[in-house]
Amino acid sequence: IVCDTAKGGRWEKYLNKIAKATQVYKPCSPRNCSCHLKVLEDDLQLFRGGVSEELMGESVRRGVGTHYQIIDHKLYREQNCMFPARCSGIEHFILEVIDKLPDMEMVINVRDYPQVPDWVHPVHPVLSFSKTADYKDIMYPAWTFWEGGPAVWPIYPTGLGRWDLMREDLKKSAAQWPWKKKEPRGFFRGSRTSPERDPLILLSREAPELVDAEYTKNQAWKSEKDTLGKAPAKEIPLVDHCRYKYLFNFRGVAASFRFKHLFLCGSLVFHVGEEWLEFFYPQLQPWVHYIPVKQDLSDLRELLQFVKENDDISQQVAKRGQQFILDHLRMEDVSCYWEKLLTEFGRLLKYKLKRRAGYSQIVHKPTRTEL
Ligand SMILES: O=c1ccn([C@@H]2O[C@H](COP(=O)(O)OP(=O)(O)O[C@H]3O[C@H](CO)[C@@H](O)[C@H](O)[C@H]3O)[C@@H](O)[C@H]2O)c(=O)[nH]1
Repeated sequence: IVCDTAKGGRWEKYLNKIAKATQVYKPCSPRNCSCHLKVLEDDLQLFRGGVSEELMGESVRRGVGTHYQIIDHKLYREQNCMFPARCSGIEHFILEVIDKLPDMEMVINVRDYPQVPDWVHPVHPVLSFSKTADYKDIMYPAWTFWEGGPAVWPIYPTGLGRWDLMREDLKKSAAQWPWKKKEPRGFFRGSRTSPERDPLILLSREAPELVDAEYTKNQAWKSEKDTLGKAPAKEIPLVDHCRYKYLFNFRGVAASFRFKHLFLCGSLVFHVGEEWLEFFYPQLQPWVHYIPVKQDLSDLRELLQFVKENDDISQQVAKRGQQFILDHLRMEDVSCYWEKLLTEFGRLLKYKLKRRAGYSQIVHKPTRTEL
């Protein structure tokens, strides 16, 4: 990276971070979702001695997730699923690869929040879509890659899903909004699932020329208190986020599904806080693929100024982020991760599986497009 010396002085700190991070970054191979496999290895590390029948039995008894069994390439589930659309989103991926899977069973948490804090022993094997370093859950690709994501009225009335179709829509929108045409402002729309988002909304009220950020309603909305003292804003579909140069991602209850979408706009992603993860986050690197922002947003004004004054370098970061998601978070990478995860996890079970009574067999449901 060649930096202009006049600007170099003021922005050296950030320019160096970008230069260093891009220098050490090793792009990974797009073959067989190998890019993400280190995450799987790390998550399963704790169980490398094997999972006993008692330990699994306790995971099931704790009721922190939905219990699934795979026997003779058939999928069975306990009757209850707290969020049927989420279970359905997960089952889509399991059924895709079921012919390759061994007999096995697992507990899949379909709540937002992880369930295995690291201070509780023994550590129970539970699959969750998101966690922080304080949790020992095993991460799986969230249901929303297929279906069961948050229903946002009127833009996603049946719930955010179908990552395959979303990718195509976002690619089209990115083509309509090339870097030079994008408005050089920050943009955020979403609900107040975490007050960590408040400083951005407040900055937008104070300096709308820098950021356009507003709270929308979610299903839990009761009063204007839930939108920080103002009426809820109109919902804006993710494809329409592409007209802005700088897009914000925050944790919500756990990680937010929006992260992956933002990159495909070809806009520069500002990722606030590093704590909350999904399975593909660790391969995305700060300063290489996105701009990291402190959780309290104390460095945000400065960062916005930096990216505006270093437009070409910012565009390069945006491009690398976009390319990463295009190359390494395809639907086939998601399916591949599911397959590897279940195959590896299945190998850890040290006992002969017994089919539980009263469970239903889950069969492939045709999608709307297949009907
Ligand atoms: O005007 C809007 C409002 C929302 N969204 C999208 O809708 C989704 C939901 O947004 P938001 O209401 O802000 O919820 P999040 O905090 O992103 O997600 C919550 O909901 C998820 C699943 O229900 C959980 O997994 C998260 O942890 C939880 O924080 C996100 O992808 C947004 O990008 C838009 O595209 N435009």
